[in-house]
Amino acid sequence: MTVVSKDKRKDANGSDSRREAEGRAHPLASVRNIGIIAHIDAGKTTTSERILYYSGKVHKIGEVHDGTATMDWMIQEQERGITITSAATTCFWQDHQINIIDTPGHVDFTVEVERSLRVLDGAVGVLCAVGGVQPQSETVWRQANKYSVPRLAFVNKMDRMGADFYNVVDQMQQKLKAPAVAIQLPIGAAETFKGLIDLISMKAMHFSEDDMGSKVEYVDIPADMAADAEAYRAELIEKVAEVDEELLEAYMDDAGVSESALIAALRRATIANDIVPVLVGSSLKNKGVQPLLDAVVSLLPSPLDIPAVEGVNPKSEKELSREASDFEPLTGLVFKMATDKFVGKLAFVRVYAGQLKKGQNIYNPRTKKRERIGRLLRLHANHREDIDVLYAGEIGGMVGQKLFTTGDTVCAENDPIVLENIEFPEPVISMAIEPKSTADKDALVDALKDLAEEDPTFRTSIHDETGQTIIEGMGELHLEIIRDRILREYKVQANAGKPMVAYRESVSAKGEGSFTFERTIGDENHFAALTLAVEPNGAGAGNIIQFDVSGKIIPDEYRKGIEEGIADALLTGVLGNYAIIDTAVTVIGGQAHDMDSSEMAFRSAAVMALREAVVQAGPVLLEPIMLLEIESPEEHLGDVMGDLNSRRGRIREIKASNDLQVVQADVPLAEVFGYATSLRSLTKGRASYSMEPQAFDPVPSHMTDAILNR
Ligand SMILES: Nc1nc2c(ncn2[C@@H]2O[C@H](COP(=O)(O)OP(=O)(O)OP(=O)(O)O)[C@@H](O)[C@H]2O)c(=O)[nH]1
Repeated sequence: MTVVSKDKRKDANGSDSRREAEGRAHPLASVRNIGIIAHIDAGKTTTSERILYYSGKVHKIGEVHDGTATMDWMIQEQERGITITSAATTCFWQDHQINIIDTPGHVDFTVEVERSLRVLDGAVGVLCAVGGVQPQSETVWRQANKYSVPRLAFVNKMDRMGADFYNVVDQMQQKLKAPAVAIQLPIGAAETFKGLIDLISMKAMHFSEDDMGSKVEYVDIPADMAADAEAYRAELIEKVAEVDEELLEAYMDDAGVSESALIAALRRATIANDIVPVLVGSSLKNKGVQPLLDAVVSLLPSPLDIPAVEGVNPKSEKELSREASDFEPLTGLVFKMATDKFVGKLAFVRVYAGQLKKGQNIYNPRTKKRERIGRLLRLHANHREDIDVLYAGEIGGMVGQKLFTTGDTVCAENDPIVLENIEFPEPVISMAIEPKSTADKDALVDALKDLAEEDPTFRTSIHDETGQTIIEGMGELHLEIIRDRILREYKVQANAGKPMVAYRESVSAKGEGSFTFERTIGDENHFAALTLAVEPNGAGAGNIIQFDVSGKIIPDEYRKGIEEGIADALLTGVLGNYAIIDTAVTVIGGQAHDMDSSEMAFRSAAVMALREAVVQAGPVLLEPIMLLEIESPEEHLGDVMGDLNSRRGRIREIKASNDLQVVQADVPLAEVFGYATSLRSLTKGRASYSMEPQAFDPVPSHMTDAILNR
């Protein structure tokens, strides 16, 4: 299906001379940047593998269960059969360029989902036809809602016993509150699952059994499903007509709704997030993947369909927003850093506007520095292709960029813009780690530094008092994978301690602190006086540093030093050396001398003044709170609730789902170590649970001393 444009400036391929450079292989309208998101084990990787196979990217299908999936290229992913990093890959379908990001389903790696969603234009949510909407599906769905990412849903695993397509569509409407509408129906289920009915063309599809389902055969709808197909098609048209006036008109018209009018309206409704079209199949049995690719092309947005990206704190008209066009000033966002075995440091970038060229000087508005691009790559899961240009709307990798990190905007120095940074959650779990021998010491420091650069939810620090190296992450699996990578990729032998809670500190009131730094080093005097105010910045809002003082009192040249000093001092709190979060710091006064002030002096004064201000502002210890969702048979509900109570849990809600009771509770992380074992014994193994970090809350005062004295 192609939508014919009335715009004279567009040629037959849909390219637009105002927006598109001659060198691009695919017009912007034919580019799709999509993510595959889902609950762990729903079949995202298996589906991506099929996509690569059918689109001719790989010649043999790799399977997750025998560790040969192309997208899961990290050794830890292949051994465990899970996705950890989000792999980026490009493939081609019906003359469209589809850039796909396969994201992990495990909550410990939620950061990967978050940053992918930020740079994607559309997503395919994969759901299991048996399990339906599971807790993690809700999490990723909410994340996609946050970025208003238009979605298709693919109900996978129709070949499994107990598969129920209609139940999953129902759950999507009930649990996810998604405007889910079936655009296909399955023919058969479990062992009788044969193919599907396309409710738009009103044709049935069968997939060949002998060549990995490569051949799709269009046949008439089976007679016993004809009435159902008519009824579901009518429902589809009605639901789209409710949100799309053009279709409503066609619907009221006697001539009826044509296939192309329905597709065009469905596309508009999907892009507006008014409808989530639901498709069906079994990736493992090679059924339904090609129609899914067709739907990606016909229903999900191209970069032209998404709003122009907006600049933060624009200083001029030009910094307000940038449209998807090769001729707008360069505008891109680094959304991921990785260390690649073959090419070294790799910065993944989404270009929103302009052209990113090899050899070009790019500008980082955060560091206010320029850097040349040595190499540009297009990424194909585990191999990389050198290219000269990344055009507007494309995703690729820059090699060896030292000055860029996750969340940084890429632009031209004479045309700056700052895009909104990506927010990442605070790590919740910590662990001490030490090299096995002194020979490994430096290598360990380097490895940790590299890994922290790649992953904004992994931190490393040296404990002020004990001198121990501490690593922090989002969960036990996260830190386990990090340790494994240190050993295998960096060949460093290290011992790790037990996982512990990563506490944080914050302030509970307003406070001020002043410090005067005066010292003679060599034959130079260094002078700086500074007064800072701190106050709570709201839970989850992070830290901010601001200046409420004139340039006469504190000249601009010292501000960078002050900011660095404050940021540094925020890393170690005043109670137990835990990082300070959710605090607003304002520079309210100070003094500089014409002759002997320096950036170094202001940096040091800032560190000391901040500590003083925090001490005055009622410092509090914070602990991570997890959202636990437990599915338990009714008869064990009492025991589960009693146990949650003894763990300082706060029940949010209890609801019935199928034959089970689903309990949602906020529980401090400190109380849920080893929860899997206790839940198993409480419920004879019949309950399951999932948890994810939720917030940081103050530790009850009677427990604070015990934690700090530990
Ligand atoms: N029966 C059946 N099994 C499937 C299907 N698709 C995937 N699987 C199996 O389900 C398991 C999980 O599949 P993956 O593709 O790894 O799922 P995922 O969603 O990528 O999982 P993570 O990467 O861990 O988040 C594997 O053992 C697959 O072989 C399907 O259509 N039918």
